[in-house]
Amino acid sequence: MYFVLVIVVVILLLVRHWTKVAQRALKDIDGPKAYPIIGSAHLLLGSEERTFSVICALYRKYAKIFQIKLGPKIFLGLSDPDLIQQALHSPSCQNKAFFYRFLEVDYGLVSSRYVDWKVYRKMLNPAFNQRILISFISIFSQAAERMVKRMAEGEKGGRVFDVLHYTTQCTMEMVCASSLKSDIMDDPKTMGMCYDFEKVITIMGSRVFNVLLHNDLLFSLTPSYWELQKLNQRIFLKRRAELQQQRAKLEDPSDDYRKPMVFLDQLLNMQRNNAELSIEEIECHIYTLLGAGTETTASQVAYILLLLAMHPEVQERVFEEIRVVYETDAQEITYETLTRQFYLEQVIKETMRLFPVAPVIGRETTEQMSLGGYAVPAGVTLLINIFHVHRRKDLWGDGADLFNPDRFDPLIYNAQKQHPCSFFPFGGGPRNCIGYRYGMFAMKTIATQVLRRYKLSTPLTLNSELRLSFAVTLKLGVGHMIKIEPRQI
Ligand code: HEM
Repeated sequence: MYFVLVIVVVILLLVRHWTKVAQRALKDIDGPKAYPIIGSAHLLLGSEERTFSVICALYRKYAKIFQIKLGPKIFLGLSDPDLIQQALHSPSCQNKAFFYRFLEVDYGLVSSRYVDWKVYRKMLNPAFNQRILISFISIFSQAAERMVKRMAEGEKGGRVFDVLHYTTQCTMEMVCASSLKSDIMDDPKTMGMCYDFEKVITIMGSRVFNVLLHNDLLFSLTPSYWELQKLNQRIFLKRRAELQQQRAKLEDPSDDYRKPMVFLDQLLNMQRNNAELSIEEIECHIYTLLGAGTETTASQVAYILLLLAMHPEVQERVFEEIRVVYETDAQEITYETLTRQFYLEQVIKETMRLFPVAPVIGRETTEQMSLGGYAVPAGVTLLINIFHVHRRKDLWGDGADLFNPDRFDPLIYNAQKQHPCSFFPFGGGPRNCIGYRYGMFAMKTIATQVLRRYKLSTPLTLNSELRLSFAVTLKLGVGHMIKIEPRQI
């Protein structure tokens, strides 16, 4: 007991010493007043919506960089594109911020340490090559078609409903089908799993800005911890059994070489130092893809549909483009048709500018680095607010808060001339989103299938109190409420 106490005291003294050293190094960086022990944690108390608006207000107040102390942790908020670019590319801060650890998949690309990540990313990059992605488009199209049918059955009364409910199941099917090739079509249990994933992500998100919950011991005393354990058991153990079955099937000598190269098959074929990946590593990668690919794409496409419902004139232009590209109602969605939908792509980009579903990303310095003239010590968490940068008036003009897809008209917008960190919904630097092209194809396919069948409307406007908040992804308190009315090409 005495020994444990000594260790705890030593750790506390070391943390205190490090905090003092870091504070001295960062003393010239402005930020809100910090009190002993809690720092500025009191500012972030309250609802998730309040926390999100306080954080955004801090980014607005301090133009380039600010520091905020939450308990013993020091965060640097970056809102200047030059500083962000430097941070995203510097080898001194390629480790993810400590809160990614709450995602609890150590080997997965999203949260793994830089040294491990380099090996995995090199191995996984080919899994997202153009040829493989093109082969997934029929999976996307079928899942979107099923979603549209479910909407027809579920929304007969012409009521206003949250479209995220439908897009979540749809993207879960897409990512499951392209990751595992398991037969999940119209399986009611899939929906249960979607909700489980959503809950896991919400619990993880609630830890990020709650200083008390950063400590694993304190977190393990909360009901959320026990709920997380139960959910993990439900999702992970069940999936492990399925993966093992899948693996057994793949070892069948009668295996068909024409099977599409879903992620699981590819992982099973990968070698590192002439050895296969362990089943735990494979699980982590698959869960990472499910976690990183479903919720992001589902909620991004829900924002796209909501914004189209809010802007009938934009919706008509997207529909007109669909009529030109697809001659009949039944014409298949293919890589060729999707790449001809230029205006839809502008709409998607503009939605991702206004409502980037990964609004804040984080890195941790692993050694001292120079950032904007400041010597930032190791162990500092850098918080990059994509949401804020995407709405900066100096970058996007006075109408930065307005929805204007023409902004991305290739005649006006030249990505080469823009600052690379003025628009970066898929992150930036080496640890950018590996699934960005997958996500773009999936979103285009879903939006096309929905608009081919329905006219969308909504009682919401961009001026409504949308109650935005941050729980890993960008949440909309009022829901993505739309109404559908059947139509034909
Ligand atoms: C609209 C859809 C999507 C958005 C907005 C999005 C956004 C992002 C962002 C911002 C990051 C960087 C995170 C960071 O810097 O910490 C990221 C990373 C990642 N995303 Fe996506 N993503 C989307 C879809 C997908 C899909 C469909 C997949 C997989 C099927 C995927 C897999 C990943 C993975 C594995 C990483 C970690 C990459 C690494 O560190 O090497 N994402 N995503």
